[in-house]
Amino acid sequence: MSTITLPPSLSKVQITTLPNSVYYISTFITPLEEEYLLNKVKPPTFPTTYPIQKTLNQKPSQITSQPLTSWRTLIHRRLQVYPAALTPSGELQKSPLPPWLEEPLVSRLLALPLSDSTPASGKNVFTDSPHQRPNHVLINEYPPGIGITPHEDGPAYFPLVATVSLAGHTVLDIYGKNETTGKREPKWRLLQERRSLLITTGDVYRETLHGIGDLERDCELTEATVENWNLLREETREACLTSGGCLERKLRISATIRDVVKVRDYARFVPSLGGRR
Ligand SMILES: O=C(O)CCC(=O)C(=O)O
Ligand SMILES: [Fe+2]
Repeated sequence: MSTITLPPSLSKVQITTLPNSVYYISTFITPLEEEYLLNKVKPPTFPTTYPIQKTLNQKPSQITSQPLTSWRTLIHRRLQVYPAALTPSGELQKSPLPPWLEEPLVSRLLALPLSDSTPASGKNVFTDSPHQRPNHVLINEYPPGIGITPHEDGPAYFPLVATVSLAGHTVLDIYGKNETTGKREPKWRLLQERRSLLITTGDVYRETLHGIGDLERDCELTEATVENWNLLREETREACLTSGGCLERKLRISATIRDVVKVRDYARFVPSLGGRR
């Protein structure tokens, strides 16, 4: 079984050419864990599987139990939201994340020390967030040729996003917020390998936009153009070098993990759900 070696602290994997603070871990999960997660988010292979499992009252294995509606189809992309979509005012209804997201993703994320100087205090990237842990995960699916328009993630979240890439790589383009003249070009590019973790926080979270081009292949992937080049897996750098700097996109699934600031515990207001009277 393959294992992974995580860095002793995030300070070792900070992308130092970017403003504070962006971290990249090329191998955050094993191939087996990647397969497990992909099976969890897949729609059922056979649409009949879900009702049959319900009838048998089995504890559903997530791969076959996703109701068809669990994927929301956007114009070009599909999306799943755990534990639930935010209300129009940006609130989350209190509810746990599914166990398959807690383990291995959330627990591993929380176990990563932020810096070498703070292992004793056990500080991690969520220590200063309102709930000291993530409470929300978006799963996005990107076929080759499909990206996401430059945007910022907005004030509903604590300003930190942890992104795990599954099945395929992508290139994240980061733009300055106030670049209005001429054709908008990314200020920085990050290559996100499959099984990697990217953590974006601080000034980059607050002061920039991020997007993914609608491309079937990413080109000009070199040490000079990719900010996290030195943190990539050796095999990925080799692949870029031998292919003239281009990588073909495959279907990619991402999990973006965040802490929603406003959480409402509806059970507290509804006595029949066990709340206060
Ligand atoms: O899929 C990604 O890596 C980025 C997704 C994203 O920017 C978002 O969900 O806000
Ligand atoms: Fe985003």
